[in-house]
Amino acid sequence: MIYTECTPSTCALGENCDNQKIQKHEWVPGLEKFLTKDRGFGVRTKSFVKNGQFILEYLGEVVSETEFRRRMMEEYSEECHHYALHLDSGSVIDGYRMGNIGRYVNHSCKPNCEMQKWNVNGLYRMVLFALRDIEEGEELSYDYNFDPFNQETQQECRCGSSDCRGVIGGKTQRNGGSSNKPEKLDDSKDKRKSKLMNKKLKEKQSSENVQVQPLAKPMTFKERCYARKHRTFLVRNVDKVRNQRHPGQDYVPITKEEMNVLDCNKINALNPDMMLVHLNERSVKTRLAAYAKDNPEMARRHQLAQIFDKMLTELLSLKDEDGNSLVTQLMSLPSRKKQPQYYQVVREPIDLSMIKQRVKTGYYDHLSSFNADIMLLFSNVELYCGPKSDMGQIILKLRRVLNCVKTDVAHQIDDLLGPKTTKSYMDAELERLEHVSNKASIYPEEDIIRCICGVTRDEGLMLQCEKCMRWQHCDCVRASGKEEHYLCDRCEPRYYDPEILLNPSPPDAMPDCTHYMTLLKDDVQYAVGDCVYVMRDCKRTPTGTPLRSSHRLMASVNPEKLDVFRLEQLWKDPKGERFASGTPYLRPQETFHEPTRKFYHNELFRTPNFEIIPMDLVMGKCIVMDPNTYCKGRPKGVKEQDIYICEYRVDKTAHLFHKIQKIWYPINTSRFCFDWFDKKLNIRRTFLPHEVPEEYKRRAERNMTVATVGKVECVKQEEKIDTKKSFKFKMNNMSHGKVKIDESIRNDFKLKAEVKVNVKKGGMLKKECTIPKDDKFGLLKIKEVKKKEKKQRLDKILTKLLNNIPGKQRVDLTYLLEEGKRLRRKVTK
Ligand SMILES: C[S@@+](CC[C@H](N)C(=O)[O-])C[C@H]1O[C@@H](n2cnc3c(N)ncnc32)[C@H](O)[C@@H]1O
Repeated sequence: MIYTECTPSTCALGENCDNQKIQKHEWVPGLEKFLTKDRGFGVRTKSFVKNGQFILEYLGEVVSETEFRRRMMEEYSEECHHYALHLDSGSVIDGYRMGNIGRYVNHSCKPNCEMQKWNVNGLYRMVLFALRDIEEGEELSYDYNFDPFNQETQQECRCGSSDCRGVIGGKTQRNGGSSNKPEKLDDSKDKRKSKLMNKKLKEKQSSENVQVQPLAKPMTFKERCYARKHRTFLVRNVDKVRNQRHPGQDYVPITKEEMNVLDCNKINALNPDMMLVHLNERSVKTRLAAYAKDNPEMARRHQLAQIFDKMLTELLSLKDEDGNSLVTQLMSLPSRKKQPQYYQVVREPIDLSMIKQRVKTGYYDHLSSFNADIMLLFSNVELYCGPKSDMGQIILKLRRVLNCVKTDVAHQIDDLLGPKTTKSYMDAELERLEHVSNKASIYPEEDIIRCICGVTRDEGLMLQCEKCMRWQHCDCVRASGKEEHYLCDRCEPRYYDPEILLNPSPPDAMPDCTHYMTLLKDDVQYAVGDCVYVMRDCKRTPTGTPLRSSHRLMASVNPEKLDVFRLEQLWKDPKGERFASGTPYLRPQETFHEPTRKFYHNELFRTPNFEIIPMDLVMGKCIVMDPNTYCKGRPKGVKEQDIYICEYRVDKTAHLFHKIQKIWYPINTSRFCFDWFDKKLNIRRTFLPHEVPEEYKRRAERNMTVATVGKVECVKQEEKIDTKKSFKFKMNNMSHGKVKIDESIRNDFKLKAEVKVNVKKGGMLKKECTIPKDDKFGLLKIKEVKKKEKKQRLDKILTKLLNNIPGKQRVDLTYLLEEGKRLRRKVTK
């Protein structure tokens, strides 16, 4: 049996109606918790309670039955006292963790109270009423007749009444109330009862059961709205909601006194949603309008409902070219049976009918809540069908129309909800629309590729995620490409092995080996097509196996000492060892070329060689680009030092250079993975690769310094030469062309000469010193002696070499040491 309380607003007696005690919180005063002899705590009354009087309400957490069963198994399994009441089909009031004095009322097989189920303004509540007059100080009790949620742990009853059934609540339990005291149920009277009587009794018991724990009755729409909005059935939590809405105010729970005087109108004033329970679609124009007369909040809601209704009507009236409604498919949700996948993808399903219904019942109290539902509907469709699908396009259109409609009604909404209310919602949506259309116009072709292989090249069959619109390689994600609805691994998280198998294996696959698209080394995923640094030589074990190198070495290894290699195949041999094959690149100094050939400072040359390397030699990733792409920008996240240019391939002897016609592994220059320069680079080749290495420069410098110091010492023997200063001086000269020597150096060397440094064509440096006439230190002499020595040495070497070639005429090449002379001279023997 479910009792119903009157609502003052609908009852003819209004607030004078007697049947409003629960909502008015007219509890019996002076209820007291006390310790019983053998049943733990109990509740007694300090005042006289009349037969039929409302005593208290049973409060606690309202949870689903499933959740409660879980709690029983996991959290409350050790508890000796049980605090729970069935509220509705599928929901339980759990008083274990929180509740009121009602949870201490004990069971009795001959009780003085009764727990009743009441519908109060559309919500079910469990309420204790007196079954008879109860004297002051008498313990309150009711017949639990409860579901023990665990048939094996039925509790022994200690109510002490003459009618005790032996177990708590066994009266109408599904197991027939199997009792610890079977003699009570096996009463001789019962034995004599005819089968018919027994049958009737059973029927009666089962009907009682239905009354106390009615079978599943789903919550109504209004109830769901209320419960969802407040996430509770408890009035106590309404307080919390109120406090959350007004965060500035300290949390002040409603006091008992307040509770007692809290009438229905007050609740309505605090929570206008409460009025929803009285409304249905038909009543919005009649009853809502009628309520609105007396209640300003109602009036505001009524007006809002009308505006939202107008906005919806605009959307509903949209038609395509054939005159069919654009929103037909949005009116209702797809069938759960026919399209279960919809409910896997869409977490919060909503359709236009639901929104329409909510508008009609005055559910939306602000533009935000209406807007949120509409946007939820739109994004659900975009999520499920994809923004580029036909439905996605319809949604885009609806978004635009809705924005126009919002503009039309903006002043009305702003009048009701405050200035600029609509503007903020429209700005956000306009920004979104602008973003969508900008994206379409600036990067119309841009498709984002984010595959599990880490490769951003558009190759092979690709599949697009419906949610994030990113593309993935079908081969990598093991998709056929025919999938109608596909979600990538991020939108629908799932595990993929980072070592992706190549299926099928290439025709030239190594026998007994498993080929891969990607392989791991030091937790870095390397894919076919990647360029990598490879150790030129590595330490090997006595058996010849290369010792494993680590990326940690990378920090200490100069990349110039590493080879660059393009991975073209990756595989594991039967022992599980990882290998790669591909083509190595050469650096300029590794090719044979005429001395006048110029290079980019980071130029590489592709070789026709095909080499196999163990993955252990791979030291890290780098990028090799064609000059055109190199000038456009850089792949995101790559260091400049790891970027190389390759325009030529060299033949097997590395003598001949051929321009590469086809780029086998083009770089994706889409903006999601490539940073474009504002202006295209203008790069030029130089002699830079042939520049004298710094260490040689320094050595030469040291030699020169020593020679100079030798002379300087004559004058200033104690002074030490600062080679760092000398080096700095050189660097300055290189960049400025013509500079004056640093003052300190001038002092050091006692040189007052101006030094001219010409940066010759091709970057080769040559110093021209204007030696002062008073060459105190004999610098000119030293130079000449040196030159003579060199000449003699070179002559000696060449003579020796030429002597080895019988019959060949010897040529004196020492003229090369003298500037301006180009004629060959015959050597006289
Ligand atoms: C809702 S609680 C009542 C308050 C409880 N006595 C306490 O101390 O917290 C229900 C539990 O009280 C005990 N109880 C209530 N009525 C009883 C009775 N008639 N006989 C034995 N135990 C009883 C049982 O342990 C039961 O699970």
